Amino acid sequence: MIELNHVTKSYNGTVKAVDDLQLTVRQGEIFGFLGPNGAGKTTTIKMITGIIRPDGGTITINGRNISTDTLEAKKQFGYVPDSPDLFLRLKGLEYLTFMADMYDVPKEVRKERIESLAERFDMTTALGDSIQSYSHGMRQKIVLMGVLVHRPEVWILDEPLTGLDPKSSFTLKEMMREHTDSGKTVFFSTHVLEVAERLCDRVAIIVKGRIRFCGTFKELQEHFQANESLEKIFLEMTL
Ligand SMILES: Nc1ncnc2c1ncn2[C@@H]1O[C@H](COP(=O)(O)OP(=O)(O)OP(=O)(O)O)[C@@H](O)[C@H]1O
Repeated sequence: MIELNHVTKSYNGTVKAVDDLQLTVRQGEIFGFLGPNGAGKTTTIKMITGIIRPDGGTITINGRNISTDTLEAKKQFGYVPDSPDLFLRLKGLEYLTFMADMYDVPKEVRKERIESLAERFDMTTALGDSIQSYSHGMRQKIVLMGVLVHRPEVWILDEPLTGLDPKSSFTLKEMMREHTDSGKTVFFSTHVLEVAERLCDRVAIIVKGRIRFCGTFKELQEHFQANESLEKIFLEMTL
């Protein structure tokens, strides 16, 4: 569960990138975070994950405050950034072992976890190669696997499907559903409305730092004129 209470952030003390944000992402749901370019999605995600500090307000993950109980809060989630920095000289397997070490994944289970993730993401043979030689999509997959290897309760994913091939994208969506079916939480940002519509239990739409809508797609449709396409609703909302 992720809770944001009156969260505000401005850069250079001028324009508010995030303005008085109230948001609750519940256990057992896939929650989509939508909004046009520059709306404040990445800023919000960076505050949730403790990379930047809000100017005001509080953020908790499974009840742990990211500002005051940082280490415990960080143990609750796994985060995949939109453009991750990677240890390019490491081989895929070395990177996953490093991540497993960082998060105290017991030695008895990590081999099986790595093998199973590699199989699901078609990365088994690539694990022996250096990350430098990976394509963009493969780099995304290794970051994702590095996060999933420690089995975090809350997944926070910034544009996770961009760059993945159809099979990997399908696998990730399937894994998101399995994760929430077991009562855990998935929070992700996306520009792809169709994906959000098909995948998310609820969404929030952020525009110029403020939440314009939060709820199910059915509620979104009811909120606006019935039968309007999601794309049209989104464009009208974000103008
Ligand atoms: N480091 C920074 N310094 C100054 N302004 C910033 C910084 N990072 C973001 N901003 C500004 O804050 C606002 C929100 O940006 P943010 O990256 O959070 O949006 P976003 O919704 O993730 O956009 P996109 O969909 O394009 O990734 C924008 O006006 C952006 O220019």
